[in-house]
Amino acid sequence: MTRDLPSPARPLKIGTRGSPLALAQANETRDRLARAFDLPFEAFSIVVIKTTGDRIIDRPLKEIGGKGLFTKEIEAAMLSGEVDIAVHSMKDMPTEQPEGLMLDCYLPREDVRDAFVSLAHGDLASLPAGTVVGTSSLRRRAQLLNKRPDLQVVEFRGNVQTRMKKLEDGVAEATFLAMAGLRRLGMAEVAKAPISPEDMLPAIAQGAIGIERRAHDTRAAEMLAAIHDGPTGRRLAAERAFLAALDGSCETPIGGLAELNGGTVRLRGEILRPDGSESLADSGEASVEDGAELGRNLGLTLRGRAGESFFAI
Ligand SMILES: NCc1[nH]cc(CCC(=O)O)c1CC(=O)O
Repeated sequence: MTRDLPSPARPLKIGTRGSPLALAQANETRDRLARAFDLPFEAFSIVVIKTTGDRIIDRPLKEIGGKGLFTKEIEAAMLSGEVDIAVHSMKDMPTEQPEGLMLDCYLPREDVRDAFVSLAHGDLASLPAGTVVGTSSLRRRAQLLNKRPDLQVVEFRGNVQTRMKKLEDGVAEATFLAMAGLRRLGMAEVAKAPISPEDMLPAIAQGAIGIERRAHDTRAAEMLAAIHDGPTGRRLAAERAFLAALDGSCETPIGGLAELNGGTVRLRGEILRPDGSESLADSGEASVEDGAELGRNLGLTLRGRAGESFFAI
C-alpha cells in the first residue's frame, strides 16, 4: 500500500483560531503528527481562521447566542477544502457535528480542574463578602453564587492574557481559568489554587483537545488515528452524552466529569439555575463500553428532576 502522507509539496492544513491558546493547541497537534509519522514540520501548515466568537469581543457570549460560536467558520473552511483538519477545545464543541465532518480524535487530556486566579487573594474561601469576581462562564457564575451568594459577578470576556490584564486593571479581584489552558500556555503559576472537582465540577470535556476532519478524508483519518488517545475518548463519550441528553450548550450551567478506573467509568454531573440558587447533582458508574448510555441516563435523570422552568432564571 502506498501511503498518501503529507509532504512540503502537499501539506496537511491545520485550521485553528488565532488566540495564543488555540495556537499552542495547533502546534501540539502538529508536533504529535510529525513525530508519529517522522515527518518534517513543513509537511503541515497552520491556518488561522477568525470565528464569530473571536470577532465580537464586547458582548456576553450568551447574548450573541447560538451554538458553535468558536467553530462554525473553521468547519466551513474544512468543508470547502481551505483546511484539512481543525483543532478544537472540546469544551467549546457542540455535541453534534455538521454533515460531512467527523470528530473522533482526542489528544491526551490535560488537567481538568478550574483554577482560582487573583492578584490579591489566595483562594475562594478567603474572599471577603462583596468581592467582585469576573467570569463569562454561566457554569462558573452559577457554581460560585451557589456557594458564595455574597459575592458579585461581572462579565469577563477575552483570552487568558486579556483576562489577566483586566485583573491588573482592577475590573475584578478574582477570576477562574481552566488549569489546562494555563498549563498549555506555560502560565500555570498564575493559578493561585487549583479547585478540586469535588468543590467545582469542570465543564464537560474541559482540558481535552479534539481534532475534526472531513468524514471521507482517508489521509486525515489515518493520520489522526495514530495520535488518538483512547482513554480521553472514552471519558468524553460519557460526558458528551450527558450534555446531549440535557440539550446543553455553553449557554447552560452544566458541569460534569468522567473518570476511568480499570474497566469502569464513573460520571458525576451537575446542573444549576443560572442565578446559582439551586444545584442538582448526581453520579453513576458503568462499564466503559456503556459510558455513553450512562451519560445519557444521568442527563435524563437530572432533566427529569429539574423540570421545565429550571434553566429560565
Ligand atoms: N471557553 C474558553 C475556553 N475553552 C477552553 C479553555 C481552556 C482549555 C480547556 O479547557 O481545554 C478556555 C478558557 C478557560 O476556560 O479558561
